[in-house]
Amino acid sequence: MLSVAEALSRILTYTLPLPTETVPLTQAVGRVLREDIRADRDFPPFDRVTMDGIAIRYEAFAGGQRTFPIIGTQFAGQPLFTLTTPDECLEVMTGAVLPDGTDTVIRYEDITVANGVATIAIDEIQAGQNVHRQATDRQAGELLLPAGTRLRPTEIAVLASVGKPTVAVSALPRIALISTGDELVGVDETPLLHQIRGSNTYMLYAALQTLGIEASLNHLPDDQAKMTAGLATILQKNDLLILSGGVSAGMADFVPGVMMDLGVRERFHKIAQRPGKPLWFGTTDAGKVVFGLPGNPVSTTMCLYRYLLPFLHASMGCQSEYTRFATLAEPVTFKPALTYFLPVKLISQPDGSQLAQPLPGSGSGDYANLIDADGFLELPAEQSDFKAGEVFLILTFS
Ligand SMILES: Nc1nc2c(c(=O)[nH]1)N[C@H]1C(S)=C(S)[C@@H](COP(=O)(O)OP(=O)(O)OC[C@H]3O[C@@H](n4cnc5c(N)ncnc54)[C@H](O)[C@@H]3O)O[C@H]1N2
Ligand code: MOO
Ligand SMILES: [Mg+2]
Repeated sequence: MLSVAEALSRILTYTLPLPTETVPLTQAVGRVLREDIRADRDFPPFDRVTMDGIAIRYEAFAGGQRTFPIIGTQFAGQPLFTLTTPDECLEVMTGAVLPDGTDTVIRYEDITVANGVATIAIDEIQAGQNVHRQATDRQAGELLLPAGTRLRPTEIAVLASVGKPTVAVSALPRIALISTGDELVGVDETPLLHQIRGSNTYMLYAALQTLGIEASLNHLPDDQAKMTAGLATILQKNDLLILSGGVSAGMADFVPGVMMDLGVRERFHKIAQRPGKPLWFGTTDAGKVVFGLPGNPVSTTMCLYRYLLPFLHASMGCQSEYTRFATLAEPVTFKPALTYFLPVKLISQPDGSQLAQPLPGSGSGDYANLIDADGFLELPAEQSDFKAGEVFLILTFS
């Protein structure tokens, strides 16, 4: 059976070729940049005052002068003033340009002002203090955000400051989420004894929203003909289909067969992992992609974080962020030759490490267990006894 790494690398050979589109900055969070962003000016663009107080020439202070007549005020947003006589000073406000002829700012807390004269009340000041010098952070023309950057609120601030009311990002794939199963009823319905409310597609929908994607929500019954007809239409209108359920060994697990009938070629079925073993993956000759996620909710969640999100990140042109580690808090034994994705709670330690407290729960149907969990610890297939203190990759829920 395919290993986790082999399965992912096979999936990543079928990434969606997404075009570039331009979106308003206010809608760009979560999206992936498709242009390089350079500094249009120095950061900061001028010597910026960082404290409210007075600006002087340090030379005068070094020469023993302590009282300075105030000849004016440099507010933030005012054009540059010039101090022509070094034995005088200007009041300056945080965010203002440092007046020409001055080089050092002293806080109001460290001076007294009487009759238009400032007296320095402290003995020590540093030349250049309380000034954020032009170009100390970044220089004009410097690359700030390379194409491929996923935009977080912090990057949105940078884009605003360099004058990008719109920004080129990866277009989003058209995605259909499809639950399957006759036991499922809607969120707004009251289930009978033998029924449950479907939850997987809502979980997936929420995960896609964090990438800016609005997927469609669909449901198909456990009926081969109806499933074939329904999926044929959905396949026409979408780039990516994400199904939940119907991929295992049951008499109503029609997904692999229906996909074959619709011309979707199986690229693999089943991975040596728990949960999520029956994951089905296929593509069409036209480049459409289908994930048949196992229906058990913990399996669906695990496959989302380990395969689906990396696939979407790669399609949009950015790196996945799966490089975090955590330390197993207690010994765990898992004999099968499968990668075990163990639900864990993360506990931050005073030394900065993260302890992963196992929360095995009652199997892949126990989605309530994930309420207490922060992610899955990935325990390798070739090992059976995992000791407390060993470090493993962690897939965190976000
Ligand atoms: N004989 C075997 N039986 C099973 C095997 C196997 O290898 N041999 N694999 C087991 C594993 S592992 C898993 S995982 C499940 C996968 O099942 P399916 O993908 O076929 O999914 P279903 O049978 O449709 O449903 C399984 C389970 O999940 C619930 N479900 C389905 N969809 C949703 C949804 N949208 N929201 C919430 N819950 C959902 C469904 O009610 C079932 O309880 O198969 C094992 N069996
Ligand atoms: O391996 Mo299945 O995904 O546990 O229930
Ligand atoms: Mg089944």
